[in-house]
Amino acid sequence: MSFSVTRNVSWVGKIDWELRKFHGEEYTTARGSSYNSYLVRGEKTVLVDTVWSPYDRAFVQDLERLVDLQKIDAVVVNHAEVDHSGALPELLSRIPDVPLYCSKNAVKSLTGYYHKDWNFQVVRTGDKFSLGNMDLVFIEAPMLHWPDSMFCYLTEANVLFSNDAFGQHYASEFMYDDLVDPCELFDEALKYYANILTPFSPSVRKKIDELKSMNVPLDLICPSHGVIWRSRPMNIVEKYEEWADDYQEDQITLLYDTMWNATRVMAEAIAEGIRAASPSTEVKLYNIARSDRTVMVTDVFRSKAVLVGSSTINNGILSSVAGILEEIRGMKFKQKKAAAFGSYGWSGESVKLITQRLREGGFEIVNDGFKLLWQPGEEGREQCRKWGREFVNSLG
Ligand SMILES: Cc1cc2nc3c(=O)[nH]c(=O)nc-3n(C[C@H](O)[C@H](O)[C@H](O)COP(=O)(O)O)c2cc1C
Repeated sequence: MSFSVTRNVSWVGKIDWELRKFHGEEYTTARGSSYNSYLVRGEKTVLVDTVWSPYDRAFVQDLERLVDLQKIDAVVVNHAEVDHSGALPELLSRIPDVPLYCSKNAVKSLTGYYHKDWNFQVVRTGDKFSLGNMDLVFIEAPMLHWPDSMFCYLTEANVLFSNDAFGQHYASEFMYDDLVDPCELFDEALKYYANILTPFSPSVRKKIDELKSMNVPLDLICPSHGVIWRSRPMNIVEKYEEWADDYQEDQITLLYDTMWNATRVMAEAIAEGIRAASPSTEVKLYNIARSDRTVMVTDVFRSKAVLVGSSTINNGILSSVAGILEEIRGMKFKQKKAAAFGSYGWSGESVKLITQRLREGGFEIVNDGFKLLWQPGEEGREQCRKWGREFVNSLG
C-alpha cells in the first residue's frame, strides 16, 4: 500500500490492524498500529525508515511499484528499533551499496541487530542531504526514545519526519489527524506519550525548544506510527510540552490486588473517603491482575497521586503488584504523591514494601501507609474512609 502525502512525499508502509501487543507484552495496542515509511522524491530519491521485519517482502514489493529500487540514492534510518529498520536486510539485499544516513549511535544498534557492514553515513544535527531542489536536514534526538533516535526535516515541503515522537499506536485507513475520530486519536497519542516517552520528558522539553528555535515552517509532522499530523501540527507539539511538564490532572488512581477481596474492600472504602472529602477529584480503581497495564500506566500519568494496595503473601506482596510497581518505577514520574495500603493476617509486610518501592520510583510518600487485619468489617471500612479523607486533604 502507498499513498501520496505531498507532491514530493509518498507514504509506503504497513497498517497493522492485528497488532495487540508491542514491545513484547509491555504495551497493549487495542487499536493496532502502523509502521510508516516515506519516500521523498526530488532531483534525488530518499527513503525515510522502513517497516517491521514480518512485512519486509510486501514492503519492498510496494516500494518497487513506486520507484525503481536502483534509483534510491539514500536511506535515512531515524531509529534502529526493528519496527522501523526490520525491512533493511531485505531491501539492502537488492541495493547493497545504498548509503544509510543515521546517527553515530545508530551504527552501533544497527550493527548490533543485523551484523552487516552496510554503507553507514554518520550525520549530526544540522547536516543536510541535498535532493537538488530541497534538503533533508538531520536533527539528532538522543533518548527520544533510544540513544540513536533522530528526526529529519524536509525544506520546501516543510515536513518533519519525527520517527517515534508524536506517534500513536493507531491503525486507520485514513492516516491523517483530521480524518479520524479525535477522541480515539487523543487517547492513543496520550497513551503513547505516557508509556513510551514519560521517562524522557526532560529531553522532550529540550528538543521542542530546539525545534522552535529553528524557526522553520511546519506543515506536516510525519511520525513512524499512526496518523500524520496536518490540520495544525503545532497542536501535538504543544500537547507534548504540556505532557513533558510533569503533567497531572485532578485524579487519584488506586491500584491493588487481592486474594480474598479484603484489599478490594479497603480500596473501595478509601475511594469513598476521597470522594467525600474532594468531590471534584476523579478517582479510578484498578484490580491490577485483571487490568490492562498500558491503561493503568496512562492513568498513573494523568494522576496527581496514586495509592497502591496489596495484601501480605509469604512476607511479601502479590506478584501482579510487584510487576506494576516495576513498570511505574521505570517511568520516572515526577511531582506525584503516593501511599500504600493492604490487608494482612499476622506479619503484614506488604505496606512497608510497597512504600519502599514507591519511594525508589520517585513518588513523594505522603504517609506510612495503612494496613488492616483480615477482612474489614464496618469499623475497618470506616477507618479506610477516614484514611482516604486524610490522604486527599494532605495533598493540599
Ligand atoms: C498463601 C497465603 C500466604 C499468606 N502469607 C501471609 C504472610 O506472610 N503474612 C501475613 O501477615 N499474612 C499472610 N497471609 C494472610 C493474608 O494477608 C490475609 O488473608 C489477608 O486478609 C488477605 O487479603 P486479601 O483478601 O486482600 O488478599 C497469607 C495468606 C495466604 C492465602
